[in-house]
Amino acid sequence: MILSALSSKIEFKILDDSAKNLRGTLYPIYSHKSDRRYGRNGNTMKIINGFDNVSEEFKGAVATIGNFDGVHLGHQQIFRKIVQEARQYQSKAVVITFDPHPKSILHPEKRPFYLLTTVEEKLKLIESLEIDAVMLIPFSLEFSKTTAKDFVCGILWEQLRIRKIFIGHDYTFGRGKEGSEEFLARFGKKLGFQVDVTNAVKVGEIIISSTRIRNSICEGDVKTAGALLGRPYNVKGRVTGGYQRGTELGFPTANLDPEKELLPPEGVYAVLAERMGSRYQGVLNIGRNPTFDNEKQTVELHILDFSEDLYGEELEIFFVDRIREEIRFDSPESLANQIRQDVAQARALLNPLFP
Ligand SMILES: Cc1cc2nc3c(=O)[nH]c(=O)nc-3n(C[C@H](O)[C@H](O)[C@H](O)COP(=O)(O)O)c2cc1C
Ligand SMILES: Nc1ncnc2c1ncn2[C@@H]1O[C@H](COP(=O)(O)OP(=O)(O)O)[C@@H](O)[C@H]1O
Repeated sequence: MILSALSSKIEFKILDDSAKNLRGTLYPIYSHKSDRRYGRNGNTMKIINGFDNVSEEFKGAVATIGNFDGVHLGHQQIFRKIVQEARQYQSKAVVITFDPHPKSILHPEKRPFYLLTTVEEKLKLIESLEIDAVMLIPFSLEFSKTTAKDFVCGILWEQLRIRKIFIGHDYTFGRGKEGSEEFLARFGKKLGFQVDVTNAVKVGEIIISSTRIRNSICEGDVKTAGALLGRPYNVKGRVTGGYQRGTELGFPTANLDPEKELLPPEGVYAVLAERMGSRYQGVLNIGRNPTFDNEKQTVELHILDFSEDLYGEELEIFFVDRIREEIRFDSPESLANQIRQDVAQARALLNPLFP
């Protein structure tokens, strides 16, 4: 199964099968024109900032708790479960999550720790999965001292009066990570809520996790990252000026200033670019242009079959596959020849997936 699952065609079929009704809304890329109206029937997801004074409408919630960086296929499965369960009992599906990411507060020495999704992206993705509310808890050193018991009694029970909580197979919470499946089950029995643990979701033989996806991206394996995320890894960036050589080469490039720090390693990639609601195929180079001895690393996008001015615009890049390493060429002509081949390869990779 693994090879077929990771082959590019089937990889997106996985998304089709597991998230049929999400096409077009899971992420803008799946509709040609992006549809940024999220939520059901015009109802938008509510953000509960902090954990005090939760309004009556969310009492009796079916909830889940986690960091959910990336909102990958494993997270999506938990979200689908809570939505299904909440609809069945006419209660609300609530996701409890933290900002900033606890690791960045608890282990700042382990920097660089780069996230797959910004908090805005995370909220948008969660909303597209029809969740009713996100409780966004500001994570601080002080909050990290909350005991698992206080968390369960004060937030899950007093504030949300949960009907049921779903957690992932390896989730722990509260001071010293004492909050576990057993811990929740014990309190659930006492207080009157149920606990459900979702087994590890796999793609082929790979157990999906945010760490695994981050590692794939760092290795340049954006294809596996996409298979585990359920969509290609994305980065937004504003177009800045370069050295004005691209047009001369026959391949003008939009130099991007990426919003996120997590980028694949230097090299050439087949990408999609979204600009003002429309999607384009492209080739993207991350590197130092050794042919021209640049010092600074640049991220440059050449959009196929396109010739408008992009300066100052914001583009969103979706990394679909890696093509090759960046290399030094003897002349601009040989570089241009290679880029021509890169473009052909990108078309062959992208056409079947995103015609
Ligand atoms: C698809 C693609 C592949 C590239 N590959 C290389 C490469 O292997 N080696 C290199 O020196 N530059 C490479 N470049 C970068 C070009 O040198 C660069 O686009 C050109 O110098 C224009 O730079 P400018 O936009 O700053 O003017 C590549 C660019 C693109 C779009
Ligand atoms: N197909 C295209 N892909 C990317 N940028 C393009 C394309 N066509 C035109 N452009 C425009 O050309 C500019 C890049 O030209 P280029 O000669 O490479 O100069 P720069 O050094 O500023 O990147 C881009 O910023 C964009 O405004």
